[in-house]
Amino acid sequence: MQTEITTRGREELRQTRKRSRTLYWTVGVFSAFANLLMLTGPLYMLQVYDRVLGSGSEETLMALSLLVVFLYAVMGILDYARGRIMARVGARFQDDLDRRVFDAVVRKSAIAPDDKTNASLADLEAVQRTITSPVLMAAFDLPWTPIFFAAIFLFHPYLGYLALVGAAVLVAIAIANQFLSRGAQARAAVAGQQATGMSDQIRTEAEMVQAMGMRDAAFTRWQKARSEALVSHVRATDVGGTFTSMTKTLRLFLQSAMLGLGAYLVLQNEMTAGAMIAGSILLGRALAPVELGLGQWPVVQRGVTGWRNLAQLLGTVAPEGQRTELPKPRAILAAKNLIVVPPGDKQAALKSISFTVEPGQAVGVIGPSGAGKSTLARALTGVWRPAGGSIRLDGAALEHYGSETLGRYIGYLPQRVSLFDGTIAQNISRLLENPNDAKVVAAAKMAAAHEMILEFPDGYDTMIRSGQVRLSGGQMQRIGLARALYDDPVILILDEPNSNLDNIGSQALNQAIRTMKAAGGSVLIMAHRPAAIQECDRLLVLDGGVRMAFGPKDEVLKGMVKNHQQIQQAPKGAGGVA
Ligand SMILES: Nc1ncnc2c1ncn2[C@@H]1O[C@H](COP(=O)(O)OP(=O)(O)OP(=O)(O)O)[C@@H](O)[C@H]1O
Repeated sequence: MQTEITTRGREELRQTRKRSRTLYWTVGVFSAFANLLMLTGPLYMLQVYDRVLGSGSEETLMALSLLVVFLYAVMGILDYARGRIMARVGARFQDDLDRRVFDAVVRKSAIAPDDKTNASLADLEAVQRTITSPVLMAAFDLPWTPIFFAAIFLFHPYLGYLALVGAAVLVAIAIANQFLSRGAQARAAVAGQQATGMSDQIRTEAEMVQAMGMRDAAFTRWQKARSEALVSHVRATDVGGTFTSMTKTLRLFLQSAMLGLGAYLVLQNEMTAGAMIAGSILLGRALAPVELGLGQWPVVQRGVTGWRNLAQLLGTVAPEGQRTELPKPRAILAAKNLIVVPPGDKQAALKSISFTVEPGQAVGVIGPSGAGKSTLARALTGVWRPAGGSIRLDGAALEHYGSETLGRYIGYLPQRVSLFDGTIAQNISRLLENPNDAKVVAAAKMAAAHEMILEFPDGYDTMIRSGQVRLSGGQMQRIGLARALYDDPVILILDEPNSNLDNIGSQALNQAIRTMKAAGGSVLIMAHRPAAIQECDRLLVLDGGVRMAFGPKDEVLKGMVKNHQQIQQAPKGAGGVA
């Protein structure tokens, strides 16, 4: 199952990569010519030593030098061009996937947030950086290495053997590096992520940390994570550094060894001095991609991990297909035998719940803590998929609307309201860059937040979070309600809407519910407090994820009171339900 998911994700990444196929081919062709031109240096050496120095002809030296200047210029241009192309290939890869990965991150985090998903956008950047790094260019150069070796063999077989053995040792070092540093790199990355995650959490909860004297304890925990990250990082750098130094030393030694062996062969009259120098240069060229790969190994490893994580994310969160747009629904919401299992849980938090909400109705969902009220809100907004049963909005399953469209029809006020960086108007308009002013004001008025907003320094244009204003819990809740009411949703789902509201706020909320009902919409209110269900016509009582009652408010309340009285009056030891 897991491999199937990863294969699906890998395929999607490959398809995206394939969109730049022509550019990869272009880079391949440029690389071919650039590598051929790499022979310029050795050939020049060969000619200078064996022809110019032998004949003493200055004209030949001049002609050869001019030719070399031209060839190097062409090589430089080709190298520069392929670098530019690869930078664009990387940028295109990221650009093509930005939206898809962003959507997948949001959709997955809404269900079950985790560190790995959080890092997905960084993973995409890591892949992009690998594509644009010199190491990928080295991969284009690698196929030319055998040709350079063949040229060395042409100079003298002994030189060829020495070069081959040297290269084999270098490759063995590269492979050992791959195996030994992989674990250390991965541990360093995970530890680093954990330390950052912890510091983010401490920063977000700074008020509590400060108020409750938790700073020392928080520092101790954070420092533990941070030093773990530091130790892993140092270990990873040590391993990588050891291999890089070994490679560098070996390469330098090889070049001298080539010269030494070449000189010996010259002394034996088996080779010319030019071939000796040219052989040494050629070896350098042949081994350059290997050494570059080793030096850039952390970039490659991060890219490979990023690719793997992205494949898993994209495989897990399938793209949302194009849906036939349905007309604006009527406010009829029906749940039938609804079963919801929270992500990561084994037990259902809602067990076979059925109810219907009609236009013009407000339904209160009540029950003790952990009864499943918020779970129901998440299921009705389409955030959590039902494990069984169905939820239909005006006859169509929720997923038939597509999440963006569904969000327009269902206004949602979560239990914990949080607002984004931006103006109040942008927040009410659900983050639109250029909000529709009339709709923003209408929503704010309906949430009775208009006067309150006008009192802020810049009214609707007051920036939230940038320090211009600090909003109270009640103010946040009212702006959250205005956001839920923006653009005339047909259904309003309010999770503990009055937990932070004062009397005026509660009255405003009740007014908003009345207006919504009068306009033919419907409202669901998850609540603990009686004030919140004042405007409700019907009640759904949940306990332990089970529907205990559903019907007209008065009847349900009467039933509950009767039940309560029976429990009170039951003889002691009769085993009544608490
Ligand atoms: N994000 C989550 N991941 C896993 N399990 C969850 C999650 N949220 C809720 N649950 C589980 O679902 C069950 C119902 O929780 P839910 O939050 O729906 O109750 P509630 O009635 O809204 O409670 P409260 O009135 O305290 O807000 C609980 O047993 C809880 O453990």
